[in-house]
Amino acid sequence: MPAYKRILLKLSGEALMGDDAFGINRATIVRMVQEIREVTQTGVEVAVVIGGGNIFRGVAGGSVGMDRATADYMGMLATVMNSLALADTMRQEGIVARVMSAIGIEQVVEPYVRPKALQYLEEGKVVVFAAGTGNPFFTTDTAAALRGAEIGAEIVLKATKVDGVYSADPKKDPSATRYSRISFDDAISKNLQVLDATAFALCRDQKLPIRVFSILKTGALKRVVMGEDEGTLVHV
Ligand SMILES: Nc1ncnc2c1ncn2[C@@H]1O[C@H](COP(=O)(O)OP(=O)(O)OP(=O)(O)O)[C@@H](O)[C@H]1O
Ligand SMILES: O=c1ccn([C@@H]2O[C@H](COP(=O)(O)O)[C@@H](O)[C@H]2O)c(=O)[nH]1
Repeated sequence: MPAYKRILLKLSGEALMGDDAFGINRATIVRMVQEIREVTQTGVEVAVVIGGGNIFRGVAGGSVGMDRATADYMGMLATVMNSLALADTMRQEGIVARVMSAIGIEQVVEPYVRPKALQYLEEGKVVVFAAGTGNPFFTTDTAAALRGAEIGAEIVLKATKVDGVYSADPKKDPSATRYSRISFDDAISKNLQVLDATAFALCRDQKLPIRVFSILKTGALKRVVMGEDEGTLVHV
């Protein structure tokens, strides 16, 4: 029996690159979608937010002199591209998906309308929320927290390149140790950068737990959905 009825899955944009230098690696996106399909087959309602780090990050644009808000809009458009690729791969793998954008771009995808998103979820469709929150100076982690709260998800699952929350960035500090559980207050006070502070604070205030786990580990998503102890649980 799955542990949840409805989940918000935050997929790493960067992980989509696979072993490539940027962009979308075909084998990687197919593997991710197949893992999502296994979860939908358990009857869990799945909404997805995907990042844009494989294509563009606003902070990177801002750091080379671009207007930060303009750079952030480019980042949000990058997430639209990833969302389209994800939904198309879902179609090929037999999943019915709908992309909803926080930025008006109606010739390409439909706009985000909360009741419509809820209807799709109830119908068993996977909903992919594109363009983050629609606002610059935010991230797709915050979009995941926001949409997760809006749709009444029971948990936000952050599928990323590391297998949990560590005492420091494990990519920079090999002596960092992994928590199996950590409270929001501790994660925020220790300034752990695995998610941005806005996302942590929003989930804490809405009492919406987050589980951080590795998208690179085969079967991890299904294990998390089945309530197994995978990665790190961030709790109130
Ligand atoms: N304390 C920490 N514990 C775990 N990971 C950390 C920590 N501090 C920093 N990180 C880094 O955070 C990264 C995950 O967050 P990040 O938002 O950069 O990526 P993502 O969400 O996977 O990608 P994208 O933004 O493209 O969706 C990890 O790859 C890890 O290197
Ligand atoms: O609500 C949002 C979400 C994202 N952005 C911009 O997009 C990029 C890519 O998102 P990641 O979460 O970093 O993968 C982000 O760096 C921002 O520039 C945004 O402005 N608002």
